[in-house]
Amino acid sequence: MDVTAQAEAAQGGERPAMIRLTGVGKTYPDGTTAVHDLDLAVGAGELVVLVGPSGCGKSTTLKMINRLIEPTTGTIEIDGRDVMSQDPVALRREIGYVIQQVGLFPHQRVEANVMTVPLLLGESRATARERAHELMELVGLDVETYARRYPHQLSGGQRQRVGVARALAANPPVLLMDEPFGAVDPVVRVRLQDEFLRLQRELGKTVVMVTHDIDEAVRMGDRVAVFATGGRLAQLGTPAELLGRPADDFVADFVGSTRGLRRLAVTPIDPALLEPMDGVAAGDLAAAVDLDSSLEEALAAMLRDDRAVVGVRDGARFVGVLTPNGVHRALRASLRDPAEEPA
Ligand SMILES: Nc1ncnc2c1ncn2[C@@H]1O[C@H](COP(=O)(O)OP(=O)(O)OP(=O)(O)O)[C@@H](O)[C@H]1O
Repeated sequence: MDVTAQAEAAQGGERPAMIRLTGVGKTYPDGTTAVHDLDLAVGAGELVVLVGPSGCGKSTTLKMINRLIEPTTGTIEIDGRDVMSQDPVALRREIGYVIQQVGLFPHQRVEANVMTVPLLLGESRATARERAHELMELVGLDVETYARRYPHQLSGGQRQRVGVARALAANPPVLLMDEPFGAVDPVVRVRLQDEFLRLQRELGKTVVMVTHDIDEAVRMGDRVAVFATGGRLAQLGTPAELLGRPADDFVADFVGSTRGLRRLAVTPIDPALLEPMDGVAAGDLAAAVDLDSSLEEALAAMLRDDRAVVGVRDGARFVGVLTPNGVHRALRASLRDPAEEPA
């Protein structure tokens, strides 16, 4: 499979590439090839998730972007500039970095932890403090309650939030996140994922995130890169493409046998495929869902109300109905190549 062509096609020229890896490889001195001939372009404002089994080169890839690790082959550009030609310290100020163990300074209060980077950048203490408080609120940490606490006085989820706040403190255009939600229980994890997505809609950072959890990958990613052992990119695509059209047996196996179900969650309702309201009595409708809901939410509403039809609303107005058959058609249509559409 020609991954480069796939990457460029998926890029679609919609957004200029903010991060571009070309032919990037990393072989460690002991001969281990962690990453092999990787081409990957991440658009400005895009969130790309790197996912794959343990040891497939995800973290190595991330660390090559901010030069914590130097590639053995290929080039990495950020905003058109080769990272190898930049001062690593200056480069890392442009790139927020969030890691699983958070890496907070244990003897500094939350506020001081978040203020570190603005102070390094030469802000006054007052401005840095103000910025730290803004960021704490942004990630959902009450300043009154938490600013004066030390990291050990926080829950795992709260520590992760401080880590995200600190990474955002220099307002970097690029954010690298290595298993950012890995250290918390599944319920907190989903909440942090949702909150990060909300934040991302507001901030529009260019994000590369590493996880080994395919559910997290398809939930979070605009596109997902599946790595196979040996640092080989097995597939790069939208969550819907990955689940609906895995490139090979490895990817099919990795995304799991329930991928058919999971596609429902990543496929939006297609307004073009709704059926008209005519002839459907309001009493036959399951509770309506909004037009921007996923197929999963629509199907869940049908099953919950034990009806084979759900109303779809755009604001206060009903725009049509969806049936199980319509859900199936929408799933199929979501994978159709636009070039194959009848004129
Ligand atoms: N300093 C090193 N020297 C030799 N081999 C290394 C070194 N660092 C990592 N590796 C190897 O490179 C490969 C890729 O490691 P990497 O940490 O990038 O994987 P990963 O996909 O992030 O794994 P995980 O999900 O387990 O964190 C692994 O086989 C690992 O053992």
